[in-house]
Amino acid sequence: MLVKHCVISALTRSTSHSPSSTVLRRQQFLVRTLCASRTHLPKLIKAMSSTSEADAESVLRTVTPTLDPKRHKGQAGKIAVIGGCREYTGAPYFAAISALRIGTDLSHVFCTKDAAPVIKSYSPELIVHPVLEESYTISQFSEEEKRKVQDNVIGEVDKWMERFDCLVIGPGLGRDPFLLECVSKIMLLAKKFNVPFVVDGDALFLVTNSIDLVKSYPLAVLTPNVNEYKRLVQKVLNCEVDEEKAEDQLRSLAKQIGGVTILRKGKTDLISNGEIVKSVSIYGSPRRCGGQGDILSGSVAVFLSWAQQLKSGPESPSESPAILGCIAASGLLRKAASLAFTKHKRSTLTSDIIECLGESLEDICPVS
Ligand SMILES: NC(=O)C1=CN([C@@H]2O[C@H](COP(=O)(O)OP(=O)(O)OC[C@H]3O[C@@H](n4cnc5c(N)ncnc54)[C@H](O)[C@@H]3O)[C@@H](O)[C@H]2O)[C@@H](O)CC1
Ligand SMILES: Nc1ncnc2c1ncn2[C@@H]1O[C@H](COP(=O)(O)OP(=O)(O)OP(=O)(O)O)[C@@H](O)[C@H]1O
Ligand SMILES: [Mg+2]
Repeated sequence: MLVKHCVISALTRSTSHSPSSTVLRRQQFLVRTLCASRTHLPKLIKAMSSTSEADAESVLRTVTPTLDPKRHKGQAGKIAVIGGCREYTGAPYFAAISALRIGTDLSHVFCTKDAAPVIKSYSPELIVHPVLEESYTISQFSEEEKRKVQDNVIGEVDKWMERFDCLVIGPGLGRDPFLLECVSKIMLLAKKFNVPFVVDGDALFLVTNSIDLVKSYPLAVLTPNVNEYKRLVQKVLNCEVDEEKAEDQLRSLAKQIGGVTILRKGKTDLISNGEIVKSVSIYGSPRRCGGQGDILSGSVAVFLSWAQQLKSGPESPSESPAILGCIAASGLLRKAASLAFTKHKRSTLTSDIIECLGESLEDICPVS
């Protein structure tokens, strides 16, 4: 009886802060089945520990570097966002400025020529490269001229690639076929230099249709929202999203894509690399204004690159930098969203959440 009681309370804690009645029913069924035979207890304990609520605040404290006066510009990170086109200029800006607000030293944006002046006008802090091309600007070109344009685009990114600690590919990229073809080549380039990348927004559309671009690249992190996740599951697992088996399905998806890390965004953020599944369900806000995913992708890039620096140190954590980066980013975004909502209620905008990133991080890891 005591064992059963402990198991139920541990399972309740391990899945979510407020498990739905369906989840509770499933847990109780599992407990009844497994308690019938004590020989299954070790399996149960393993299952409990494989999907658990991450201690996001503790991860944030572990990965966030101290502000050491001996460090020079660039050591706290150099991030590049690949995104921004005629329609979308907000998304790459949100991702890039969030990275700076969290503490990266340099934040670049590689966008189309039309989007560049607009993004530059939002902030002088960002380094903006007007290098991407959309089909409409080259519609009169011959095939050979188009190939030359593509080579130029790749050449412009190539010059910088080695300097970046992480890329965020996709916020506000759009779905122009010529532009997406260039972005596939940028992904190949990043892999050649072992630069980690976060795949978000329209780059997830690209990757869903060409899964080999990320398959088995351990430094790839995918951050799908509800629609993007649905399309990934349909394409890769050939089935529909099953909320009853959310954790197992996410684990299978990440495994099937060769162990990439996936952060499935939603009421609870779920993170898996095909082995473990972690959840982050703290704080948050009921406001669902567009752009919060862009803050998240920029944040994952920063925390991932900081976690990678720890990997080479003496107190290297056991989890991968990609998993740690996702947990830290999700925890911080939710805390900042909660703080912004307290201040602005229904009128909370993505920029208000970005304003709260610094205060939220300071609350967890004070500068001194
Ligand atoms: N201020 C900005 O510039 C912003 C730009 N954004 C960019 O906008 C682009 C599109 O991102 P979204 O998050 O909107 O992409 P989604 O694919 O989630 O959604 C696109 C639109 O189509 C609808 N839709 C998509 N699939 C659907 C389906 N199966 N059934 C029903 N409706 C469906 C959605 O409701 C949404 O309105 C990305 O490049 C993204 O980065 C967003 O990040 C939001 C902010
Ligand atoms: N229902 C929800 N309740 C609480 N938090 C949520 C909910 N849905 C999403 N979030 C939070 O908002 C973050 C962004 O998720 P969202 O689904 O809005 O991304 P997105 O659609 O890609 O955003 P964007 O508009 O930037 O493209 C998630 O990481 C999560 O923490
Ligand atoms: Mg998005």
